[in-house]
Formats: sequence, structure tokens, C-alpha cells
Amino acid sequence: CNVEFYPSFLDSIHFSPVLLSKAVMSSSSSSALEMEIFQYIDDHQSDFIKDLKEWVAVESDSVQPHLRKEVMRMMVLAADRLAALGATVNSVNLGSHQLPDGRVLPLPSVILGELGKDPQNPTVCFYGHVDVQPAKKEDGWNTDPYTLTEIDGNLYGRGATDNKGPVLAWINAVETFRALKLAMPVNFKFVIEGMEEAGSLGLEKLLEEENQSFFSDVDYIVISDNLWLSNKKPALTYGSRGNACFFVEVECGSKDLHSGTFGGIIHEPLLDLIALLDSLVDSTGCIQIPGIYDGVAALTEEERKLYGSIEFDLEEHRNNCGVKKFLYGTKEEILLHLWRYPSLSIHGIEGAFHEPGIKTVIPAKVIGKFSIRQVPHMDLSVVKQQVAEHLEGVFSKRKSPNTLKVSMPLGAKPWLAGVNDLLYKAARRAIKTVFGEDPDFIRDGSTIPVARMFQTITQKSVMMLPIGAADDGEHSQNEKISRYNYIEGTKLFAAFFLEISKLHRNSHETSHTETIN
Ligand SMILES: NCCCC(=O)N[C@@H](Cc1c[nH]cn1)C(=O)O
Ligand SMILES: [Zn+2]
Ligand SMILES: [Zn+2]
Repeated sequence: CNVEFYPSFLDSIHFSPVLLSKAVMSSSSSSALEMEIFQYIDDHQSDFIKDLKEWVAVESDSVQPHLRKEVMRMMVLAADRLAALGATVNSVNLGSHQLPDGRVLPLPSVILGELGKDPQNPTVCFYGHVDVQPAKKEDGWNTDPYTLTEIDGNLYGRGATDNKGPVLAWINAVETFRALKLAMPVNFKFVIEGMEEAGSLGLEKLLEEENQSFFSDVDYIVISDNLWLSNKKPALTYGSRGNACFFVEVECGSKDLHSGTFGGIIHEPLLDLIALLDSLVDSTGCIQIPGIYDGVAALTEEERKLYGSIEFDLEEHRNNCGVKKFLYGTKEEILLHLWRYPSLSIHGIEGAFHEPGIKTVIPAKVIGKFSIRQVPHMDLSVVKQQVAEHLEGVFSKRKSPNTLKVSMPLGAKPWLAGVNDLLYKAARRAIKTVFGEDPDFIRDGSTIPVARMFQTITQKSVMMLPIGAADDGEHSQNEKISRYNYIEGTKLFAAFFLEISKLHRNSHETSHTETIN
């Protein structure tokens, strides 16, 4: 990480005389414009919330096959909304996919939208998704997950923050320029998908196919599909961890057995599996797989200091999380272990009895599922090898006659962006304008495959600009976005359009002047 980290970027934003003078000149002339825009957004809060209510009402759960038609319906609503903005909309058919049980389901189209083609303007491509994670009231929701409900300034509903709210906030911001008949400061492109929660099937291929066409004139890519680090302080995200997902399967035979008849005389697969899973991490969180930390980029003193300067309330984070105690006691340690060290989590065991009540069975085949979050510069194929060798070693010591299979069904690399890009400078300024403070520059401990996908394929500058707060509860019961975050997030996007437009034009003027001189 020391290689890709840019500790001097804050200084360059503060002290660059060219950028500073231009920013002062243009910020005074644009403040009246910003006021007009922000007033419009404040005045139209109810309309924006009504739109979100309409979107949340669609159960566009991409995980459960029987709800696929709702995802399709959601894609049509999103395409219509973009068309109403004046965008040209191309809904690209991605065909179908096969489920593990053999059924074939249609894939939702991916929307490619375009609005504006002014050669003076930068072209900003926004990515978002309008599918959601499953949600049922019985899971422990206080309100119906598909009825957006406002309680104490929070808008509760599945997809409110992940990701329908942020997608609509971006659209609202564009709509504001249109409604006020203002010149668009940027050209817009949109990539809206409906399979993000199910692995973005087909998206990578589409991006590759469109790289020389749709993406050829894109200057910047913005994703708003994650959260701030804190409940109140805005953030900009420049990196995320990857993930290596593993299945470890132990099998004794073809049928489950009665534990009264066979218990005590056989090597039980679940006992083998529990021993294997128990060998992975110690009680301090340290991964026990030999060599696993070898690839991790060394931490520099500069970097450690930067972590120290991030505002992060351990108590608030612990409350959001709902646990009694963290593995680490300091802010620095917590952030390091969330962002730039690998972590291993055990997710579940397929084939083990998990219903309420008692069932005195010995399962014949069990599959443990775990994953290891990846950081620079870990190598997925090396990690796969290390995991397999470790598990085979532990298993062989047990002298079990059962069969062991280890596989890595999914491997995603980490993502890291250059925070010196204009994109980050523009967003930082917009945040300062709307929220009155500088953002935290953060990474995300989770995996955002699309960020890396966009960066690798298009080679454009990618930024994650979240508007949701740390306590929004993505994927959880009672997911919400606050009215404040939704509305101020809309203003942030509008202010960002103005800032990126200014910085982009200035940088092009500067390079043009330099060329002439
Ligand atoms: N805040 C954005 C979170 C996005 C997310 O939940 N990503 C998944 C993706 C994934 C990783 N491994 C398998 N799927 C995540 O768990 O990080
Ligand atoms: Zn999301
Ligand atoms: Zn999600």
C-alpha cells in the first residue's frame, strides 16, 4: 500500500497557486448559482422522497429467482426516469443465466444512458444499481421493508441507501439543472444495473464490449454505493478490499446417518469440518494460514499517521455494530484491520442441521464457507494455494478416511484509486460547500467489484462518493437513509457537477496554454 498511497495530496490541494486562484475566482461567481440550486432542492424535498417511495415499493430483489420480474419492472422504471430527464436510454439485453438447479432465468438489461455532448464539458459516468437484497418484515423490520416510512427524519425501506436513494439523488441533481433551465456543467453518462446484489452477472463483459464506444469519451466515473465511516461526517472512498471465497467440503458417504446407531464408531464429517474451520483464525483475529500475510504491503510511518488523522468514533462504531467489544482497542488498529490487512470470516455450513429443535442426525456431507478479504499486494492464486495446503495439512493429521475438497469459487482483487485525481479534488470542494467540512478520505473494508472493474477496463479515474451514513444498515433489517443525507446528498452531487466542470476546464486551459508557450 505504501506504493499506491499519496500522502502529499492534501498539501497539493491547499497550496497549488493556480488551482487556488481559480477556485477563489470561480467560487465567488458560482455561489449565487449554488444557492439557487440548493434552494430548488430544498423546495422539492417532498417530490424527491415521493420518487424514492415509488422505487422502494418495487421488490427488486435480484437474489431470489421468483422476484426477477420485479427487477425487470424496476429497470423499466429507472429507464423511464432517465428518459424523462432527456437522456437517451439504451437498455442492453444481457440474455439469460442458469441457476444451480438448472432453471434458466432472464438477466435484467443494463441501462446505458447519455445526456449532453458539449465538447467543452467533462463527461462523468455514474454507476448505480436498482436491485436490492432480500427483506421480509418477519426478519425483524419495524416497518414494511417495501413501504418507505419516515420516522424521526429517517427514511426506512429496503434499497433506501443501497442503492436506490443515491441513484435517485444523482438523478434529482441532474433534474435540478434541467428544471432551473441551467446549462449542464458536465455531460452525463449512466450505467444502471439490476444484478449487483447477485454478482453483477454480465456486467464485466458489457463494459469490455462498450469500452471503445460508450466509454471512449468518458473522463470520470463516479460510484455512490457505500457509506461514510461515521454517522455524521462525509467521506470520500479511494479503495476497497478484495475477497477470496472458499468452500471446504467433507464427505463420509452418500447418506445421512442416525447418531444413535453410528455415532461413536465413525469419523463424522462435521467434526472434521469444525476442526478445519477452527484452524483458520486464532482468538485475537490473526489468520493461522502459513504465509498469508507475506504478500501484504508493508505499512509506512506516513500512512500510519494518516490513519491517525481520520475522525473515527470507536464508541459510535461499536454501537452501530451492536457488539460489546472489538478485537482492537485503538482507532488506528481498527482502521488498519478493516482496510489494509486481510481478515478471515466464516459464513456458514451447508448441509449441517440449522433449524430450531433437535435432529439427531450425522450429516454425510458438509460444506464450510469462509472468505479472506484481500489487500494490496496479495495474490489470489497464491492465497488459494496457501489455503488448500493448510487445510490438507490439518486434515491429514486427523487421519480421517473422509474425502476433503477445497475450492475457491470467487476471487476479487482489491481496488485502490489515486486521490490526486481531479475527481477527488472536485468532490472534496463540493463536500466542503455543502457540509461545511472536509471529508474523511477512507477505504471500504468490503468488496466493491465494480470499482475495480471500471478502473481496469476503462483505465479512467474512478471515485466512490457515498452519501449514506455509517448507521444506514445496508443489507440489514431497518435499512434507511436519513432525509438529511438524501437531500444534502442531492446538493452534494449538484455542487460536484459544478466543481468537476471548473477543475476540468481549468486543467485543460492550463495544459493548452502550456502547449502554446
Ligand atoms: N458498501 C458496499 C458493499 C458491497 C458488498 O456488499 N459487496 C460484497 C461483495 C462480495 C464479496 N465477496 C462476495 N461478494 C461484500 O461482501 O463485500
Ligand atoms: Zn450496493
Ligand atoms: Zn448491497
